[in-house]
Amino acid sequence: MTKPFIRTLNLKDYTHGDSQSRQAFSEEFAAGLKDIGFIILEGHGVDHKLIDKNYELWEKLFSMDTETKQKYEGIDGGQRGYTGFGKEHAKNRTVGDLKEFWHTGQELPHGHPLTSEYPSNVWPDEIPELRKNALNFYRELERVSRNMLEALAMHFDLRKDFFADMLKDGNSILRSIHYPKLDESMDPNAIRAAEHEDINLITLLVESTASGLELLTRDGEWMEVKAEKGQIIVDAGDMLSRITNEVIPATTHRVVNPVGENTSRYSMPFFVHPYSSCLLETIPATVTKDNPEKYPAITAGDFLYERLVEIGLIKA
Ligand SMILES: O=C(O)CCC(=O)C(=O)O
Ligand SMILES: [Fe+2]
Repeated sequence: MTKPFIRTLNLKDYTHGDSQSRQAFSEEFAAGLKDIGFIILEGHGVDHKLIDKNYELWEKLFSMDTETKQKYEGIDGGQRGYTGFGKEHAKNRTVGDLKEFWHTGQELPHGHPLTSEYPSNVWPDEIPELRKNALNFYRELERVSRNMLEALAMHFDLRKDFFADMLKDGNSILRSIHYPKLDESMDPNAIRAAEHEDINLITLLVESTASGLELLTRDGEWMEVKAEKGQIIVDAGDMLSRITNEVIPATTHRVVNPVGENTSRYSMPFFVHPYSSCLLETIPATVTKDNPEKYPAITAGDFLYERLVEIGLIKA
């Protein structure tokens, strides 16, 4: 058997290519998600200055003292604003991850009919520049996600906007994470991010500031996922797995503690979620005699709620 590998794809092949190169991009993307669960994306057009600026500002935020950060904690079960160190744990684990993070969600224009559906974003008074930069980054990642999901629709012979329509005014989340340096006060059984699958459709991860991300291959082996500057890592979550009847499985991954130099780590996963009332229904073409329908339909909002309880962010 050939050793599994992580494909590197160029989004321009889809956005600027002829129909042959668009089809090839779509097939390679789907094959990457099926074979190993992750692909690396180049040519996405997200300005590196915007990524650097976001890292600079989020680092500044996490360097504020705990008391200041706690002013922004506990908002809608951690769906917005700050979540303190050790609060989130992977499904089926009790020990918390060695991380603190901040959630930025969808920001709809004033008076939009869905404004009451989503909790409002929380912005720190101490860093006024953050709002504009985080929201610009969020919009750019939404744009890239839409392109990726269009390409995936092509693979399943669905209309172009089948998945992309789910993102319109969707509930995507930008999670800015700080994994502090390890120290003696930390639980020796805890790791930066214990093994888990993402809840959402797909996740986009611009390159982090240090290594540590690993995926679990279909053969049950841990494999490092490395991205160079300017690359975006893309993986599939449980919602995509559910509507594709597990033809595209959600891939287990984790972030391990540093072994060499004890450095802190920052990362910014963008979790692509549909709007809350969107019905997650199995795509008929993914149901076959050998792969009978596995899940009943559920709304994205109900599914998310179940999973937030499981990972400790919402108390049922
Ligand atoms: O920090 C990372 O590189 C990945 C984090 C992650 O997998 C998550 O927050 O779901
Ligand atoms: Fe994850």
